[in-house]
Amino acid sequence: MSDFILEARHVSYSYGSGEEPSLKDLSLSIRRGSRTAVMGSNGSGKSTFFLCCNGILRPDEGQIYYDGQPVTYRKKELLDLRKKVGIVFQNPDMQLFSASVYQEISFGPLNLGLSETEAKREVEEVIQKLGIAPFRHRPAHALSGGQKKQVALADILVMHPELLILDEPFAALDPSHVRIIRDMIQSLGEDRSMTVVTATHDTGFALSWADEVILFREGQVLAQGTPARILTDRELLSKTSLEVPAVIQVFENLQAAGILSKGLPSPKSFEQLNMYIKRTAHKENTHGT
Ligand SMILES: Nc1ncnc2c1ncn2[C@@H]1O[C@H](COP(=O)(O)OP(=O)(O)OP(=O)(O)O)[C@@H](O)[C@H]1O
Repeated sequence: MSDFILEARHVSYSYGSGEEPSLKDLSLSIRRGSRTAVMGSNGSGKSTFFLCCNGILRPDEGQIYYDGQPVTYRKKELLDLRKKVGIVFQNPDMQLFSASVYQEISFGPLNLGLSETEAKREVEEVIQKLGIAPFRHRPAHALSGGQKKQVALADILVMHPELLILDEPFAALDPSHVRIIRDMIQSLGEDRSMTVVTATHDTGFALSWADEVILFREGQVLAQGTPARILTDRELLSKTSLEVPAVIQVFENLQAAGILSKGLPSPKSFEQLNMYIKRTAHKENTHGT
């Protein structure tokens, strides 16, 4: 088993002859069991890359490797690859077709040849896990955007993918649904049995969630590294549409004002920053008395 679940080497892809390539000599690797945030401006090639990951698109040049083996695009192997690589699309309407939420989620397991009883058990488990029981009998087209996202995620999770790709899961959601989907993603693959890749513009989320950040720009990888390195690099971020996470900005202001020590590592979240502030205040109170 390879350490890298997926690698792209020198991948280029154009949607049509004579069109500007959407991916240009793109190379990257995704470690098995990791959480990776793929970030970059609109149109930088994130979705195109994802479609290459499960063989929906075939690179014009270069090669995708899954578990160390080159993807061959033979029918049987492609079907196998699509069982292992699940993509939750940015627009859930691209994914949901069935008469009811329950039927929608059971379609995949039944199609794989599971019995009605086995499929029911799998579907019930995912329905409970994602808290979507209240709308299980409703038609997918009658759900809100946030509910559709939850069902689209259930649709893929029920297939137990090894590599789960979430394409902008927070797009067009209100804050309460952002929280629901965010909590779901936080809990996914906690035991690291599933590799999760998320395209997002939310640098605060990427900082707290990801092990690795990959920055895309104009169909290429601009940088790949830890969130603490990539998301604090203003010069790098200025080449994309991204901003330094709010928690880092507040942290740096507190350091500049002499309130927090310069030696502290960058916090991953506001909870961690609050802890720094409380500890510093406690030390000062102790020394002051
Ligand atoms: N079906 C398509 N036909 C033609 N061109 C396309 C198609 N899909 C995407 N493109 C083009 O490919 C380039 C990369 O688009 P892509 O959707 O991969 O970027 P993205 O980083 O996912 O963007 P976003 O953040 O807006 O989702 C863009 O120039 C886009 O216009």
